[in-house]
Amino acid sequence: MRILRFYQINKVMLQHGLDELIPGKWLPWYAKLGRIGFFWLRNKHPDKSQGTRVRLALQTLGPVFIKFGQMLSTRKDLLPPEVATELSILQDQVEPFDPELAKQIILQSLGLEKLSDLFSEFETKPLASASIAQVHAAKLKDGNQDVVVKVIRPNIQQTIQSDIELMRTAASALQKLLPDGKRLRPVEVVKEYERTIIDELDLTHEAANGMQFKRNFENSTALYVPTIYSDYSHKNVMVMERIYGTPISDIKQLVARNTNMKRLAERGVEVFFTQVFRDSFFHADMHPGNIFVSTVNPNDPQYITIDFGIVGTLNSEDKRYLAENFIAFFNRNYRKVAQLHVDSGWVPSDTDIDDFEASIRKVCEPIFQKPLAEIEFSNVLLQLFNTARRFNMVIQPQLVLLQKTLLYIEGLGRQLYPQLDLWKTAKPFLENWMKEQIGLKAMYQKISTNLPYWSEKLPEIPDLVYDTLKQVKTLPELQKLQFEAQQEQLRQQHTSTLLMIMGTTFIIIGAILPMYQDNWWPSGCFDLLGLGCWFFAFRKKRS
Ligand SMILES: Nc1ncnc2c1ncn2[C@@H]1O[C@H](COP(=O)(O)OP(=O)(O)OP(=O)(O)O)[C@@H](O)[C@H]1O
Repeated sequence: MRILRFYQINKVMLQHGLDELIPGKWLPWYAKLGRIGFFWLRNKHPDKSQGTRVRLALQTLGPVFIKFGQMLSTRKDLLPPEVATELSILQDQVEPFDPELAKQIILQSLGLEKLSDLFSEFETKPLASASIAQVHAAKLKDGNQDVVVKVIRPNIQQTIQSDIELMRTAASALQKLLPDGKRLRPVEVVKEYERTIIDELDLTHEAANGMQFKRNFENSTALYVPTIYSDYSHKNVMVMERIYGTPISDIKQLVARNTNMKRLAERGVEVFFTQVFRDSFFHADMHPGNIFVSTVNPNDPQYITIDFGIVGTLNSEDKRYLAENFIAFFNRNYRKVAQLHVDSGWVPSDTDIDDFEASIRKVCEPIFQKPLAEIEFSNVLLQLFNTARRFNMVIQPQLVLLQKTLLYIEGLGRQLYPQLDLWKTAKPFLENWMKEQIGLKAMYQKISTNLPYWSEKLPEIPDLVYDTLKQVKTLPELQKLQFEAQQEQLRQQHTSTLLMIMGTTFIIIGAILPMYQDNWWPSGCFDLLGLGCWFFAFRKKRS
């Protein structure tokens, strides 16, 4: 089976001329010979660009590869821009699977006898068919609420596992074959993909994330999160409120509805920074297929988001350093940026700060030659990460997720409102947040958060103080005892070494004596003495 799949993958890649992407001089003789061996598999799309051929090949190979392409499209640090842009076209136009199968999965997962036990209506024709799941519209019997039912593709787990296995083999071959293999880190990329996709296969994760977002944005005018019906959620099935918004990519429709595009673009940035800095919990799969705009109030537009399979979290130190980094960065204080990287432990503590600062300046100064409104925030972050990587920055998965999300948000914002000044929108937010983290207000907040903990520990303090004082009183005595024990140990070791030397000398004498005289007993005595010394030496050593 695996051989067959391997052949199929090879066939699709060769028929899309992907082998031509690797310069001939990099390929060893056996790879070239193998290519000639498959002479009947010719590039069928010689007229198409590299990027288009990669996209078409991934599309032909199915959901697992489509999702991989979507992920790769955000890795502009690894791919040529043309290929990355082409891959970002990969949306969720995937062949639907048999709706009867979907119904069976729903019945089985939710323990129903028939669909009408839960739904008053169920649309057999899928509403959408994505890489991992298929979505059916329905109406709940109880309350008549419009919902969608998301069903994981059957057998996708096995397909993913075996395809990833093949991807891993191909990645490690590429890493060895390509001269640039180390920098491209294909093995690491596949690993990252595996982690993300495996998480997405369990809809209970998504349901829990969705509910957390709903709580975080309860009553928000900026973002609406549909209700998840946790009672009807399972590993393979999830039921959620159906939303009716305008897809964010449908700019014509948004304009026709007189949507305030400037407000919409700025809101996107605000929502993102709120998720990152206020909640430490951000939606990390912000591709346009997952974002909609409510049709209710076009002048004060509200976002609607779905698909909570991938989320990112940041701890308070990461947030603090990130905010300080952004601020230092836009003040062009590269020294501070370098220092922050060291302080946060993102780069090793022995990093040459002068050298690091100079490298950051070299990549970032050209970016700042542009007017502030034209600077790509995500590009700034990307350049920073790439520079830091050369200084052995340990890859921080949460920061990579953040950078990718920012890339989406920024791209989207600029599409909606090309004059969007991301920094102007984000700066007050970051500065406010920083103010809240330091100063009197922050101190008061920290104290009030920790107060219950401290009050719980307070009664233990007198005992702790008493015990500590008691220990301090007996400390000199203890130290004296320790010192004496160490001295005794040293003495024992010296005696043991001396006895070993004496024992060895006696045995040598015992061995030499028979050469000069006929009596055996003097040499026997020396041997015995020697063995005795060794015996006592070992005993001393072990005591
Ligand atoms: N609550 C909803 N209301 C209306 N339509 C929805 C809803 N949830 C999902 N859809 C439709 O189904 C499509 C696929 O859903 P979703 O993005 O959750 O699936 P997925 O398999 O996780 O996709 P992806 O490949 O983006 O990870 C969406 O693009 C949207 O068109």
